[in-house]
Amino acid sequence: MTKQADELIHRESLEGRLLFAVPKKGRLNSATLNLLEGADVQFRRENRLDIALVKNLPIALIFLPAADIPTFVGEGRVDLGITGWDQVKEYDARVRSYDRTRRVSLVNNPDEAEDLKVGGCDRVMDLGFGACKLQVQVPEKGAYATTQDLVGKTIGTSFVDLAAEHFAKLEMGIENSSNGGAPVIAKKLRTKVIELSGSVEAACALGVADGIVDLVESGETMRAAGLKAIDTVVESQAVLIKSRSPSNPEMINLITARIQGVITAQKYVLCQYNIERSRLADAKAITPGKRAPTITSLDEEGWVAVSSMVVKKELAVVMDKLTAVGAQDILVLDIHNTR
Ligand SMILES: Nc1ncnc2c1ncn2[C@@H]1O[C@H](COP(=O)(O)OP(=O)(O)OP(=O)(O)O)[C@@H](O)[C@H]1O
Ligand SMILES: O=P(O)(O)OC[C@H]1O[C@H](OP(=O)(O)OP(=O)(O)O)[C@H](O)[C@@H]1O
Repeated sequence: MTKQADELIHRESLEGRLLFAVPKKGRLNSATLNLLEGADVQFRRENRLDIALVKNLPIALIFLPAADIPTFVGEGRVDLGITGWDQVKEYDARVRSYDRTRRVSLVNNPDEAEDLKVGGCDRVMDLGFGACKLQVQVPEKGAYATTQDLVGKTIGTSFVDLAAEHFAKLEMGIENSSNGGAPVIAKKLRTKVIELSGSVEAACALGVADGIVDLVESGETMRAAGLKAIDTVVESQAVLIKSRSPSNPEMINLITARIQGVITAQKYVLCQYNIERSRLADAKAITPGKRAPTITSLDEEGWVAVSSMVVKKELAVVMDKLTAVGAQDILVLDIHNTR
């Protein structure tokens, strides 16, 4: 079959399906695929094909670079997407920058006012992985101590529009603008923002930039490059986003509920133990559960069995406290899914 024929068949088979964009590689790829598996989204991705039809739901997965996903969702070409919040904010900043340019040109061409507003995506939920911060970084032993010191200097980044807005606000004296993204008036930026597509941390040492705006998770990359963070532009994690005009809102609700179930299951474990009824009040205070613990009688006078969901991160402390109030036979079970 020719590649063209293959593509045509694919385009036709997308009819009636919800389009769901997921990161095709990089930091968010494997956690996203795990999430889809947990939500029972079944698909087989053919080698090198960026579209996969879901076998058990009317959905097609579109594999895209994380940075492009907000554009596809924001322009309504794709209904749902998973990407980093940093990428969504960069897209928003790009749209605002485009809007400002258009506003200036509209002074001369008022008839074009119709296409002033381009797109936008809504955050459906945080996904609890891919946490990192987009930070302003400078050489550890350099002359710059605050972001203000970098005004008028050169900044290297992959997030050009967020960086430009950040410095524009500083230049205009609107630090920490309360609406989180007030349109900055179109005026020439004194700070020079240059676009780098990767290995941004090398820019200062190589004399390309005075400071950088880049992602920090553990801080290892930053420290290895002799840099320190002096400001945070965005706090990020992976998010589920949707277009403002989705083709199938019911399917979006279904996928959202399934993903929420997987996330909750990952966050909690099921804790079971036996305790004397006389100590039950103390134990219930330690394991109140999501709504309430399940209490069942044991085939032994004066004893009960308790079953309760516990936040995974707090488990060790909870078990210490349960032991202290007399709980016995404590069992901890993984939860695969929950609604
Ligand atoms: N060190 C990190 N820790 C946690 N999350 C990160 C980290 N670096 C990036 N991310 C998140 O993953 C998203 C995608 O970044 P990643 O570098 O994997 O992109 P990519 O699509 O592989 O592009 P490229 O490799 O071309 O830079 C980022 O926008 C951010 O939300
Ligand atoms: O704080 P850390 O845990 O060290 O993580 C931060 C690094 O991770 C990302 O880069 P990535 O490794 O994805 O490669 P890139 O530079 O090619 O984007 C980011 O751009 C930083 O360089």
